[in-house]
Amino acid sequence: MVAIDGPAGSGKSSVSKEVARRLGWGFLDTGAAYRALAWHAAASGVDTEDAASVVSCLDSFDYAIGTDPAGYAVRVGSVDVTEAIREPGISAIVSAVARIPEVRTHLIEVFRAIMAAEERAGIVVEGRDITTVVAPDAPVRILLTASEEARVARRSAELVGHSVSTTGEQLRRRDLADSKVVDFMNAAEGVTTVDSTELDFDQTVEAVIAVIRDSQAHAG
Ligand SMILES: Nc1ncnc2c1ncn2[C@@H]1O[C@H](COP(=O)(O)OP(=O)(O)O)[C@@H](O)[C@H]1O
Ligand SMILES: Nc1ccn([C@@H]2O[C@H](COP(=O)(O)OP(=O)(O)O)[C@@H](O)[C@H]2O)c(=O)n1
Repeated sequence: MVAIDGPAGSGKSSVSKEVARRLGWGFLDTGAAYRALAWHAAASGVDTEDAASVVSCLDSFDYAIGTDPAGYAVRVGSVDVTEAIREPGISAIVSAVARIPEVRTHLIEVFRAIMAAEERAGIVVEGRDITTVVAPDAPVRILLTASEEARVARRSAELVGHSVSTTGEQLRRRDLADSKVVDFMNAAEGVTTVDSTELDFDQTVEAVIAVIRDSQAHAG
């Protein structure tokens, strides 16, 4: 298993997906679950700033996500929310949902169950606390970083029709809120940092695969 953490727009999801595809492994985007819960709470009409109300939505949170790196759907009940959870409206409320301890405990169990059920030879799991909390014993742990400027430019390129300054402002605000809950800006002991600021997408994928190969070589 490979655990990858890092700030918004560092390339965690796209790079992890490609690494998994090349290795023939599964891929798990943990941020999708926090986004889907934020979507579910909003769709249920609850105030996402009120922790108790969000926690009360956990019982009815029927979440499913695939682990095929070639394409996976995110579902809440029978609704396909794959696209909806990427909307800036969800990005704006997800940190408030993710900071609730009961939410984290619940979703960490969901992630561990998905990891245990993976049938491919391995799984690449990415998020904020995978290297430190969800899978601190993973044989390969990576912190994927990039300068704030590079991350804002990448996210802006995806969000056509939204201004760079608004996207940048939202990304900074979300990183600040998220970093109060888990530290994903500094590599924990034993975690290898890959800085993608000066690398293109392919070079970043190669750099991550090199870390994996290196650790496999050292494991004998
Ligand atoms: N090294 C890179 N150079 C240029 N663009 C990249 C690089 N890594 C990722 N990207 C692009 O940046 C965007 C954000 O990446 P994403 O995987 O969504 O980041 P995260 O999951 O960390 O938020 C995507 O459009 C992705 O294709
Ligand atoms: N392991 C994780 C993954 C995501 N999250 C939360 O979920 C949100 C969305 O994560 P994401 O990975 O989709 O965000 P991006 O970096 O892809 O924009 C983050 O802003 C965090 O609030 C978390 O708390 N812990």
